[in-house]
Amino acid sequence: MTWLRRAVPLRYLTSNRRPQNPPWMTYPAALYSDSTEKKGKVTPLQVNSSSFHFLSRQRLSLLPSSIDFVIVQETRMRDRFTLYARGGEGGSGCSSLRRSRTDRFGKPDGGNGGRGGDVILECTHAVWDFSGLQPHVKGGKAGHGTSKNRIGNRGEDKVLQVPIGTVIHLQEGELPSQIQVGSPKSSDPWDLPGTLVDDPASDENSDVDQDSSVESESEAESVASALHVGTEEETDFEEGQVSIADVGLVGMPNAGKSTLLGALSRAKPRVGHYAFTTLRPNLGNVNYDDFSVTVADIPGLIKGAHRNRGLGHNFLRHIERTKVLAYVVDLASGLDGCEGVTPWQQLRDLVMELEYHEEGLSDRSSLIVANKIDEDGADERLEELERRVRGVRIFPVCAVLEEGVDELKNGLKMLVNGDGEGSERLKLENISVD
Ligand SMILES: Nc1nc2c(ncn2[C@@H]2O[C@H](COP(=O)(O)OP(=O)(O)OP(=O)(O)O)[C@@H](O)[C@H]2O)c(=O)[nH]1
Repeated sequence: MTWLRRAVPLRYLTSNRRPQNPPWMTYPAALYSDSTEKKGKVTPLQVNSSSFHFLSRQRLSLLPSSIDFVIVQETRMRDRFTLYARGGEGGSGCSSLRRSRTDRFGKPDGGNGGRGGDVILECTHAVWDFSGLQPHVKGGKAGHGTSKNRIGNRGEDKVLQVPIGTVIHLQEGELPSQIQVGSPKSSDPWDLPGTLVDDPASDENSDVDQDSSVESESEAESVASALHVGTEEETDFEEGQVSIADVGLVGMPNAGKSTLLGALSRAKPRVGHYAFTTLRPNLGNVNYDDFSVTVADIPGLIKGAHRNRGLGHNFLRHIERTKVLAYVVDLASGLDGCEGVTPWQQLRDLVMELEYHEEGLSDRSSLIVANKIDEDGADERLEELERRVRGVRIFPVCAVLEEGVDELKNGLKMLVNGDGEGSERLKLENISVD
């Protein structure tokens, strides 16, 4: 334990203003000594901690003007601290069967429990000792999984601020699993680092945007790798690898791309009912009698992705390295008076984002997967989609129940082989929106 004497200018004590913390850092070292020698013009008042308590404001105001500083108290600086930290409890998985008119027995569709929150020590200039810390800290509890393969919410992280230069000695328990450079706040999927505000004015400031995207891309990589939890059957890929997949599943967040990859192949990517569950592409193999096709579940694209909104640059780059495209749209989006983008508008936005990112990027064999056909009102939506979009084939699918998946597999095979109709491209002029 270190004892520090705080020297505070007299004017702070005789007025109602509180001294800035920590005041002792800014004053001459001579003031920390009890010695009266070599003080120059400054004559410190000799008080100890007990006599200070009897020094009233009235007496302070009567002190001679030759006194500039007063040693007002002794402060304990906590430079050692024992912290008992525990990660939050994970949520329970859900046991659920999803039945439909065509499937009386149903298929399992219970989601996994969410991940418990972490305890994170953040080094910052804002604190200079450990006096603000609680000795026992626990990460937030995660939510339970629910039906429709929804994983539970992630537990809340507890972020503790510690001074820069803090050294951690593990006394008992497990080593911290992760050391991350950068702000821990950036691990929140809704607060992605490097995302640009969707501000029309920012187009005019394109120089600024480009600069910030360089910085954000590298940060995005580190965040993505920190967040990604791989499973045995899913594979992720890195920059620099060649020719990565035959089919790229392209769609907006929450369209059901990961669920679809799971239905098409044996991959088991993470599925969540919130946007940006997927931060790195997942790969799966679709097997046919004679050959197999690799499908990549590309993280969701949002409007403005070409300006790196929602880590768009990172995700769009993966599309460059796929042979053909399967646009996945959510038929149920915007139904029942909920907010959402119509399937034809989703398609238009996606094609535009691809083209803005790189001219000709959408100019490759494509098909459309009209997902969530099981939802109320989706049949009518499908009919309208077929009226509004021409030139490419549309496959109605319920990825959760794996309905329509066999037809889609045949369609993908034709697309990759370039057989017959399987070489159609989705063109902007063939999508009609209001
Ligand atoms: N009703 C219904 N829900 C579905 C279907 N397919 C997926 N979902 C649900 O839609 C939500 C999003 O599914 P994901 O597979 O994570 O979507 P994604 O497109 O990969 O999302 P991002 O990772 O954000 O890009 C989940 O809650 C799924 O259970 C479907 O066919 N029918």
